[in-house]
Amino acid sequence: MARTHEAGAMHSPGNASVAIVPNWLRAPGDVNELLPQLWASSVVRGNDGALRVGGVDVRDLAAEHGTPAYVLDEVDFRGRATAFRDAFRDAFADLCGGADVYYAAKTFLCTGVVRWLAEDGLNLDVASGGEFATGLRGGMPAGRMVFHGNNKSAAELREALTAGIGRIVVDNLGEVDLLADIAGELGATADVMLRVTVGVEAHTHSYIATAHEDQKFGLSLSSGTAEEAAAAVLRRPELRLLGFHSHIGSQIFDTGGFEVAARRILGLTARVRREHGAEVPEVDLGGGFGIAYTSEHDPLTPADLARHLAAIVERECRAEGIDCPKVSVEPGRAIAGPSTFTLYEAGAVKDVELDGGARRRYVSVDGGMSDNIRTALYDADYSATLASRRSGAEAVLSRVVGKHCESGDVVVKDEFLPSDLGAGDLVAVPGTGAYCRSMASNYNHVLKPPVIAVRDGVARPLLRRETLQDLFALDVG
Ligand SMILES: Cc1ncc(COP(=O)(O)O)c(C=O)c1O
Ligand SMILES: N[C@@H](CCCC[NH3+])C(=O)O
Repeated sequence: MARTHEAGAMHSPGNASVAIVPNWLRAPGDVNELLPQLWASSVVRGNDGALRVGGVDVRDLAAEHGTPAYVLDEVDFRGRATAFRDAFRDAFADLCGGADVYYAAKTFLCTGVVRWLAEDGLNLDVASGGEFATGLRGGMPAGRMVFHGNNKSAAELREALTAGIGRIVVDNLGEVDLLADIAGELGATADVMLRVTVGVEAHTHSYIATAHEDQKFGLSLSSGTAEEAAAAVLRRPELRLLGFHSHIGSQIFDTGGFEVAARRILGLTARVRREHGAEVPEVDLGGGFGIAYTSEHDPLTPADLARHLAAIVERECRAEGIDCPKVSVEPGRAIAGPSTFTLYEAGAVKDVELDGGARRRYVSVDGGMSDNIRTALYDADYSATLASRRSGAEAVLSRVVGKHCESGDVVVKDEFLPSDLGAGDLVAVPGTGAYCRSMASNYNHVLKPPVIAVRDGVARPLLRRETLQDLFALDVG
C-alpha cells in the first residue's frame, strides 16, 4: 500500500489515466507495504503475509471476534496520550508551569479508555451528559473534566456542578445566567471558561471548521460578545472566570491558525485583565491536530506541536505585556485516530468501466457507512490493505464500499489493492480510531462492531459487538 507523490503512469487494468486518481495516489507501488505513519505502532505484516497487531494475527482476531471490528492497539493509544501529556508539560514548563491535556471524549469513548486516561494523568473534555457520565463511570475525577456544548441543558449543568466538574465552557450569553442561577441553587461556585469565536478560517473541511463567524459555536470576538460575556461572568458571584477557550477546527496541519487564534484570545485576556481587574489565569487552545490518513498527510509530532504552540504563546504574551496564563489543549483525533484499524471481510467484487476506458474495482466489505461515516460526510480519505495474506498480484485501482442501501456508502474512495483480492479475504482500513465508533449508526439495522483492544499478544473487547437483542430491546412498540 505504498503511495508516492511522483507523477507516473498507472499500471492498473485498462491503463486508467491519472485524472481518475487523486494527485497523491499516482502510482500503485507495493500493495503489501504498510506506510508506518498510517498504522498503530505494533502493526506489522508477518512472515506469512498476514497483519499482526500487538502480537496477535488478524486472522485469529477475525475468527474469535468476527468482522467488522475496530482493532485498537492499547500501547499505541496510551503512548500517544502520554506523549501529548509529556510534550505539553515540558514545552510549557518554564512559561506557565506546564500545560494540561484534555482528551476529547467525542473522538472515541468507553470506560476502558477513561481508565487508561485517568491512570496516565490525562484529563477529559466532554460534550454531553452521556460523555460526562461515562467519564465518571470510568473513574475520571469530575474535577479533571471540562464540559463543552453549545446547548447544554439545565439538567446537564446541574449534574456536572453537583458532581464537582472542573470547568464549564460557556458557549453563549444566555448560558451565563442559566449556569449562575443553577450554581446559586446548589450553593456552588462554577469555574468558567468562555468559548470564543476568534474569526480564523481553518484550512479543513467546512463541516469541521469552528472558528469562523458564521457557525453555531462560541462567543464572537469581533462583535464584542465575548468581552460582554466576560463582564457578565465577572458580575455573577456564583461564577469564577478562569479564562478563554478557542477551538478552530479539526484535522489541521499548519500552526498558522493556532497562532492567529492565540494572538486574539491572549489579546482578549490582556484587555479583560486590564479593564476589569480580573485575574483570568488560564487559556485553552482546543484540539484539532491532524493525523495521516494517507501519504498526503504529514502531521507534526506532539513534541513539535507543543514547542510551536509554546513559542507562539510566549511571543503573544510578550507582545501583550502579560504573564502567561496556564495553558490547556484538547487533542482527540491525534491520540485515538492512528491507534485503531477497522478489520473487514471482503465479499462481492465488481469492475466498472469509466470514461476513457479506465476501470475501477468495487470491493464490498461487511460494514460501511454505519461504522465509518466520515468518507460520506466529509469526503474524507482513507487507505486500505489486504490484511489476511500477502499478494503478488498486480495492483488494481479499487474503491472499498460498504453493504448499506446507499450509493454513497464508500469507506475508501481510492486505493490500489491486489487484483486477486476476493470474498473471504480480510481488509484493514487504518486511522479509524477517531470519529468512527463514536459516530457509528444502526443504518439498515446493521449492528455496531466491537472495539477490541490488543496488547502483548492478548485481545480483549473494550466494547462488545451489538446484537439484534440490543436493537430489539429499544423497540417497545
Ligand atoms: C471543543 C473541542 N475540543 C477538542 C476537539 C477535538 O478535536 P480533534 O479531535 O480534532 O483534536 C473538538 C472537536 O473538534 C472540539 O470541538
Ligand atoms: N467529527 C469530526 C470532527 C469534529 C469534531 C467536533 N468538533 C471528524 O470526524 O472529523
